[in-house]
Amino acid sequence: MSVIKDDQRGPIIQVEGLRNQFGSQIVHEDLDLSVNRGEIIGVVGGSGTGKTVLMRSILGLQEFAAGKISIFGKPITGLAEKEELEVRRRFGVLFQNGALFSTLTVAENVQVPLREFHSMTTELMDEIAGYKLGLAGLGPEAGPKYPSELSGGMRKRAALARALSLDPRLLFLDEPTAGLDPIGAAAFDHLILELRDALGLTVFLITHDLDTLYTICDRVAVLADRRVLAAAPIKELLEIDHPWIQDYFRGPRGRSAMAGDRENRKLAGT
Ligand SMILES: Nc1ncnc2c1ncn2[C@@H]1O[C@H](COP(=O)(O)OP(=O)(O)OP(=O)(O)O)[C@@H](O)[C@H]1O
Repeated sequence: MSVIKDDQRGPIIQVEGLRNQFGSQIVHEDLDLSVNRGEIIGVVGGSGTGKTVLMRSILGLQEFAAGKISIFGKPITGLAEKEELEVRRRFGVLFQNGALFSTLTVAENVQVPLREFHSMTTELMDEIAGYKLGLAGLGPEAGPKYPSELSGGMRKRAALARALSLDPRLLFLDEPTAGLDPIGAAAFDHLILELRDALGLTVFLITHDLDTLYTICDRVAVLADRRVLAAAPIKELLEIDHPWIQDYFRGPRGRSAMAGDRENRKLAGT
């Protein structure tokens, strides 16, 4: 029987009083964040504000100096091994550079988490890999290819297929549209939205892409001054009188994204 109950109410991720420090550099101080079940939450902030460190802390990859992080209502520190494995297999993670294994085919990459957590026949694994690649918008011809044989956009999709391999409830995406052209980025955004709706995912999404924030995020968490300054729909963030928020969302790129101009940039090919 599962030790993690997924039908409970309340936030799916709860971060309270988080402190992260490297030597004398304090990255997070008293940082709080709640992520609600089924939402797509965007995480933004200037370079070096600790977006990736926050994600790594939630994933249990980064030991933190103080605070408490709970996922599915369970604190992530001090879990018994069985519980920790069960929490981990409910995450799907797409790291910033995709992080596919270059010596494995795309299908084998998708099968890596399956091999880690399950024992199943090769036929079944091939079937699952094909299905997950399909979910990520790749055809069966992608399976036998090596990552180096794919375009940047296809590599992102392959990495997404791998992140989906264990049927996660919670998907973490670090800069998923970085390096994609505007058409590829818009298509990827659309895919995330579709998958959230079809699979009932909760999505934690680090991005600098204002179009993504406007198009698919239910709320946006702003990291500044070592904490989450606010986590709210963009319309509410626009009311906050903080220089970074005002510059970011009301600057030229913010205004363009607000007007839905990605379509125009797509047409112009920029
Ligand atoms: N393992 C580490 N050792 C020392 N310092 C680190 C380590 N990991 C992160 N940092 C520092 O913590 C700060 C936050 O890093 P992080 O990668 O989370 O920033 P970010 O907000 O994701 O930035 P970007 O938008 O540029 O990707 C940076 O100053 C970084 O140098």
